[in-house]
Amino acid sequence: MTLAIKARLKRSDFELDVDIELPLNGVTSLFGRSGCGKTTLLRIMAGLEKVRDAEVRFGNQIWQHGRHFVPLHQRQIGIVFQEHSLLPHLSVRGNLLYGYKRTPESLRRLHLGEVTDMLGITGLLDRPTDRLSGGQRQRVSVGRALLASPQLLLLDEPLSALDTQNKREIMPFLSRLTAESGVPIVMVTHSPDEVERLADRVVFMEDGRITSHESLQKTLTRPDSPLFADEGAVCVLEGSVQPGPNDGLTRFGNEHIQFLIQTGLAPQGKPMRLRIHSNDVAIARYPVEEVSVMNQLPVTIEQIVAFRPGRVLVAGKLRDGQTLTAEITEHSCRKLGLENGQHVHALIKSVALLE
Ligand SMILES: Nc1ncnc2c1ncn2[C@@H]1O[C@H](COP(=O)(O)OP(=O)(O)OP(=O)(O)O)[C@@H](O)[C@H]1O
Repeated sequence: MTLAIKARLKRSDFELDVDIELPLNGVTSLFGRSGCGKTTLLRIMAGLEKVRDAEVRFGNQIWQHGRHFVPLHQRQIGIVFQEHSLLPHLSVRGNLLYGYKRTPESLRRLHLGEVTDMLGITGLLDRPTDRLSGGQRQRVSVGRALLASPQLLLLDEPLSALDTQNKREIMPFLSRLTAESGVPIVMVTHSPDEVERLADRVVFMEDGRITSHESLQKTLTRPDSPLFADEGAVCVLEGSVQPGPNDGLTRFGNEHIQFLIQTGLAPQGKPMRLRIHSNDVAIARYPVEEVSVMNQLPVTIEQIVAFRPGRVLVAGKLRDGQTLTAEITEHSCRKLGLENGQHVHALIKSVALLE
């Protein structure tokens, strides 16, 4: 199933020209600088922006083609904007059920109990919406959109109005959303952190054009990834917290790879992501003994590419097929004689669990 969009739009100081077909599973991020056209593209998907001669198809449904135009309320789309748009005179329950009641019974796929559980808002049902934190309000907004049983959920910078604490609170719920609800998500963001936590694929935009669209894993292995512009190269590994040793540590990973991380960061068993800054990873030709670094994993070098002046990015395949990248100096790379296909050991100085 795909979402295909072909559209050209001219404003006084802005031109949009896109032609893209996106697979629709998991989370797709639209990423780019302010003003590059992310919201405009999202609005075209929703039917909020009616662009002449645009074409929009969702699976085998034609939403726009020639004179044929399906309005938003018939597209079965849920939308959550930057600022919550809850109805102030209704309680949380009233807001959640607003779209649900208006959805024909035959189309209802998600119900109140499962959505409130999924978003951790069951205890808030009788609260008025002006007595919620920013993060709670956004969770209710997502819940309200989901309860209309959308076939697609569009999120327009849903976290950007939240402070760090509220962001941290809502992230784990968002990251479980597609897996638990089964609804594909397209999310506008200009935060690399949100992409790394939530996205399965990324659409990069620049000046009204799509410069590339690729899986998150692919973009994390190319040195010119726009995600690296501010914070440097990172890699993201999938796994879950496993039962582990005591002494303040827990295991993260799967049956093939294991990291030691601090205990108490996350519940066991839930799929999670681990973010590792590539300059926190060193490479050794042989296993290193008597070293303070806790995590040392064998990798097979897949690619060595120039990164910043004097530095290279070494991408290595872990035993489970995921890719770990190390940013090292060209000098070390030469000295160690690193080359593709070589089996080496990655020493990881620090990791962050993305909740
Ligand atoms: N209703 C409008 N009328 C005229 N110009 C608009 C309108 N909405 C947006 N624009 C302009 O169109 C361009 C693209 O805007 P858009 O909101 O799609 O960008 P964006 O990438 O979502 O930005 P941001 O990250 O700041 O939300 C910008 O130059 C903006 O100023």
